[in-house]
Amino acid sequence: MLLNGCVKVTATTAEGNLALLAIRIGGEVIGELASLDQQPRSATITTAGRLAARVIQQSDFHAFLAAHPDAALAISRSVGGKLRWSTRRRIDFSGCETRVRIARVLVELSTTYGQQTPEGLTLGVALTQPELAALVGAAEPTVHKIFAELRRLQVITTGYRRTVIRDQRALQLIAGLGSP
Ligand SMILES: Nc1ncnc2c1ncn2[C@@H]1O[C@@H]2COP(=O)(O)O[C@H]2[C@H]1O
Repeated sequence: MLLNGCVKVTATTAEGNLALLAIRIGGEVIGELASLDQQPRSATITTAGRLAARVIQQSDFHAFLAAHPDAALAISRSVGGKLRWSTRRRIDFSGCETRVRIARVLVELSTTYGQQTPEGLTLGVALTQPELAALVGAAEPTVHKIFAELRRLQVITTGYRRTVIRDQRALQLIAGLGSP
């Protein structure tokens, strides 16, 4: 159970590239799949910065779900949401250029966690650029350069641990998620 912080969920593709499957934040459960189906881990979880989490032993997890059907339903919903998201985005993330990957991460985070403010849509997670670089799997200087370009194009504004999307449509186009 993630209490605070942010992790990336990755897996290695057949070509040996690292694919970013998802980003999870505080309040979400990770590592539940292997516990539920008794299979090997389906992905690798890597922290992006400091993290607080609670480890729940498999026996406790199962006992809790058996005693609390509402919790079992919530876990089912969460697993379903992950499957739905993966199905929707069947994109070879790792094959895209860094600019596209950054735009996709920004779209993904802001869609899932963002809040609308007078300045624009916030990212909803407090990430530094090095953390974002880790999430995207890109070198920090490259991420700095692309952020500078996105700022110049007035697509985003940034502050310390704060990114605001000023032009969602433009960001979606850069991410290759919308038609021109
Ligand atoms: N496509 C995905 N989207 C979100 N989370 C995932 C995805 N695939 C795997 N995970 C998480 O990553 C964890 C890796 O360990 P588990 O397989 O135990 O449980 C997995 C899920 O919690």
